[in-house]
Amino acid sequence: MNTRELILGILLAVNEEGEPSHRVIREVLTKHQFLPKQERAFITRVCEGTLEYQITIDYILNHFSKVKTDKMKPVIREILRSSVYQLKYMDSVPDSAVCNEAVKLAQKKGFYNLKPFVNGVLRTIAREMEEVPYPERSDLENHLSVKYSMPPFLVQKWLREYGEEITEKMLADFLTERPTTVRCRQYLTNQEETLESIREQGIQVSPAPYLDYAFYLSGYNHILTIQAFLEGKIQVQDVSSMLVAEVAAPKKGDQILDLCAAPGGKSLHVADKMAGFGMVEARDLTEYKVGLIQENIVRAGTINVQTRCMDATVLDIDSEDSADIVLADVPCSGYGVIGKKPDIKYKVTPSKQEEIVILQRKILDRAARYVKRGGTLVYSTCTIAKEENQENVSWFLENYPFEAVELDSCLPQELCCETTKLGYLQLLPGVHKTDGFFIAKFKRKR
Ligand SMILES: C[S@@+](CC[C@H](N)C(=O)[O-])C[C@H]1O[C@@H](n2cnc3c(N)ncnc32)[C@H](O)[C@@H]1O
Repeated sequence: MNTRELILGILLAVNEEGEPSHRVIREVLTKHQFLPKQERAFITRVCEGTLEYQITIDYILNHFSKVKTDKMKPVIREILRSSVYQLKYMDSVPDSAVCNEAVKLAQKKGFYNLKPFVNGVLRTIAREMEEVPYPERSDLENHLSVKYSMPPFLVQKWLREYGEEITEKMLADFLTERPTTVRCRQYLTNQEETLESIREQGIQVSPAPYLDYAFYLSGYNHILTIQAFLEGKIQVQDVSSMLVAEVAAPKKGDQILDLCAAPGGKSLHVADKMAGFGMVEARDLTEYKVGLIQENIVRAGTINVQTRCMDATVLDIDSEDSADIVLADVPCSGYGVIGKKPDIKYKVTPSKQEEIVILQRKILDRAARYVKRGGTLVYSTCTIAKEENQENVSWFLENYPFEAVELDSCLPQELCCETTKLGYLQLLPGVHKTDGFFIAKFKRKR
């Protein structure tokens, strides 16, 4: 199989079979480890880029093709999409090569009779692409949808919730490239030595915003080639996620329950903050997910985290009134991380949005019961949807014996604002220098 065939396979798996793109790309690259670094980078870039810009690309294709993308054969649709991505967003491949490779691949996949169609559409696009009129700005929802490749349903929702300026900042930010962010472990490691060992491997390290133990890494091939990672001295984690442990502010010896813990980022972080004391019980829904937490515990050599496979929606009577801190880092729509996982935006619907809120409230209901009197509950999501965030906070405070806890004493000064005094923080991509993320802190009153 050549590179373009692998790209086609990945796009079909994501768009036709609903597989998550990051997982399919990782599996294909692992299976084809022999591929040179440059080809691996090409596959990743074209797949991620094609998915990220799919709405814009389809708009261009539909402008030039009589057969609209939703009526095309899936193989042809994906060949055309990935080719338009290369024509519009990449300089490294000459236009003629993009067209020739697409025609060859269509033939190889048995679409001999569609060769002229593929050739004609792509060569026209290569010539006339810049002349395609986008929807007028007066039609704001469609204009932003095509310009930033975002489903109109989401653009409309954010325009309603955040207004034009913030929505456009977020849309632009989702399309920017992001470096890997890591948490440099503070417990049992020396940060300077860790950073030095990373630099010695020829990897670029720069400080990430807000926390002095957060860093950006770039210029490496695979995380598993970084010695500091293999030794558990760094964890891949966005700064927004690191803030959960800051907000939780555990004391040495606390009993902590993390109800939705896989792959274990926040569990390991709060465990480190307790410097080997206390205990974190890290739970997740399936054995597979619990295995991911276990892998991270072993890699970090952490002794104060134990795992358990458990459904957070099912009441666990034995855990009632038992925890100093409960972390509810619940499953969510994931809009805050669309920049990293672009296929999220194509999978959402208004009804899925309602279902997720019901699940979150069920988990919150159970979580509330596990907190000791005077103990802490930290609720978090990686989304920017108000119904999953602010509205869940209001619902929780109205129905449970908890009070909101101000966050200002736990957060970096730059993040303190009106809402952090009321017990919650909404981070917005493009406004803050993190993923979109939400954190709320509550204290049990009685
Ligand atoms: C946002 S992720 C958690 C990330 C994790 N806290 C970390 O920091 O690495 C949400 C997790 O919830 C888990 N989950 C989904 N439904 C669940 C349920 N009913 N019970 C427990 N965990 C669940 C998912 O498997 C997923 O791992």
